[in-house]
Amino acid sequence: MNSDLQAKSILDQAEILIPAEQVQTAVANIACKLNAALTGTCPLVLSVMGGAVVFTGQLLPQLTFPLDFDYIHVSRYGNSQEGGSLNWKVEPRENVSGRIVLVLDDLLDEGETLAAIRQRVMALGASRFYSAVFAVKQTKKIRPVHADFFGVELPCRFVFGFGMDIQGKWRNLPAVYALREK
Ligand SMILES: O=P(O)(O)OC[C@H]1O[C@H](OP(=O)(O)OP(=O)(O)O)[C@H](O)[C@@H]1O
Ligand code: HPA
Repeated sequence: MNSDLQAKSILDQAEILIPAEQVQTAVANIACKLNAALTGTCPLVLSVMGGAVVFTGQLLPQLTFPLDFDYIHVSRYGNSQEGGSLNWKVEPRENVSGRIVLVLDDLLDEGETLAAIRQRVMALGASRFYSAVFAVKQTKKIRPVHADFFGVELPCRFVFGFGMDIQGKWRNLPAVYALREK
């Protein structure tokens, strides 16, 4: 099967978890909380490529305070459904030094990615670290880090859509899906 048909078949067999309207409400809620918490701080906003691209694009126009923007790029899942070691493609730079930093990501799963980002950003001299993630997966495990702001909670299943990929595909979906449980 070619990859286009394969991706369509994955979507056909998936279950919708968060419809698009609910996604929009969740993003608006995060924006509201960030506007209350960060107005007057002129933060440096770092978007974590590639998953945060959709969340970032929809959140930023709803923030009402001045900010600087940059991105970092790190991945530990690739096309797999299991996390591995972190692959840094674009690391945080010296421009974080002395800054209040707000990191945006699509998903907090096991928390390894956000914990590593936090460690690097603080090691480069950021004065304060905030994180906002679109979704947090429910887990009984203790994570190495928490999200200061989040939009929705998701079951502990492999999810995709709204920036999150399945085998590299479907980041472009406006809603969040999961594979059906057998
Ligand atoms: O909490 P964790 O278990 O560390 O997982 C969360 C990370 O996994 C995803 O990135 P991924 O590694 O899939 O790369 P991608 O953004 O390119 O999809 C997601 O965007 C988070 O950055
Ligand atoms: O459930 C997930 N879906 C997509 N990407 C991910 N990265 C960590 N967990 C996930």
